[in-house]
Amino acid sequence: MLSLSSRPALRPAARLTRHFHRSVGIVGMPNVGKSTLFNALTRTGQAQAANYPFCTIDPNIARVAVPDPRVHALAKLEKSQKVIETQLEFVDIAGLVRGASKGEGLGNKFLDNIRQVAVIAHVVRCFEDINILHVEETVDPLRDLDTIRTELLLADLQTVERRLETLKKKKKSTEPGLASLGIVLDRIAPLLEEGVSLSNLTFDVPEEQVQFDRLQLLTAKKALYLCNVSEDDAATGNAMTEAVRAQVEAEGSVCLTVSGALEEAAAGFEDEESQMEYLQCGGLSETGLTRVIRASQKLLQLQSYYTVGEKEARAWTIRQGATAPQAAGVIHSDFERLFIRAETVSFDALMQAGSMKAAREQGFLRSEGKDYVCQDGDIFNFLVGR
Ligand SMILES: Nc1ncnc2c1ncn2[C@@H]1O[C@H](COP(=O)(O)OP(=O)(O)OP(=O)(O)O)[C@@H](O)[C@H]1O
Ligand SMILES: [Mg+2]
Repeated sequence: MLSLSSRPALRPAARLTRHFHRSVGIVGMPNVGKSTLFNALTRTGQAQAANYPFCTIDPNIARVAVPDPRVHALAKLEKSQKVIETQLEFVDIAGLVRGASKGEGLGNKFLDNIRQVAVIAHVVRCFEDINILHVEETVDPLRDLDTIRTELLLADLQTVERRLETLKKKKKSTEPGLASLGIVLDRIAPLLEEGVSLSNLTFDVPEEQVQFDRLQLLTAKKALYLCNVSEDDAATGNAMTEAVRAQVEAEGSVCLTVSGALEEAAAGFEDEESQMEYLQCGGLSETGLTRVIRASQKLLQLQSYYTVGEKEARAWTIRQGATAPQAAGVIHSDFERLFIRAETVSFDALMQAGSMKAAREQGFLRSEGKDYVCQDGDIFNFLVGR
């Protein structure tokens, strides 16, 4: 068995919350390759983000640029001096063991770290190597998945039971929201007791949905599964990845095969070209990072809009369905309140026109008000004022 006591404590979770809606937490059993993947992925991210200072906030947290050919095309078109891609935050969470919800291993501390992220990337070990210890002694990804999910379920059950207790004590309180919270807790407690994860649960009453979201339950989070395979299996996967894929895809989740070993070796090359050559030798056409980012963005239901000028071309991230003022609010929180209108053109129309000036002359630029729902790839100029 591995000793878990000497592992470094994780940083306080408070600083994660700013980017909560754009963070991916790497979760799994101890020693399955989480840190290897985290390091490799965020290092290839560093090479890709040549024009953006790589931001390591902590060894356990890193931001990587979201690869985006559109922002580069815009910069080329308008001869912008700088390109700024949008970023996604990765958090390397320490290993979870059986009994974590009861304090085993580093216990609840990990679970709290997981609470802070928007997407859980479950790493499951799908490589054999007698030199690499497994805390359960054998390599069995389905068993590992079951262990992790059980711990997340038990942690949620504890949260719900605690909240039900507090609610009982506040029986006579007129505090707003308590009635909705009660309805939510009564609905989810039996589900958790039956071992049902809450990932597909929604509430028709908006106030109940708000209360449910506030609980930040672990099994309600979007999840994707990363099967960590040996370098040889990077392109093809293996029987273990197939078993994991069959199980998680049946639940409607996304499963990717990545090789920590291959990604780590590729990340060892300084430049992107050599990284790609190495990956191609392993039968891959893109980095694991690109695939993980794409899957995460999709799960998070995010989309991009752009601002472009002589100084910089920049990509911004918003939720699908965001309005123009909400998009402006991403640049500066005051802009949402001070929004007057937006001048906008789609990426395709701008490319067709050949420049902002030409787009304006040809009437491609539209003026949109407060109710405009942003489309993926909009280029914006916001008019704000008091
Ligand atoms: N795809 C792979 N093939 C072979 N070995 C791998 C692979 N991925 C990771 N390893 C090896 O497995 C060991 C454990 O990796 P790592 O430290 O990344 O695990 P971890 O999940 O972060 O562990 P912990 O929970 O202890 O933080 C390392 O020796 C690493 O080199
Ligand atoms: Mg680790």
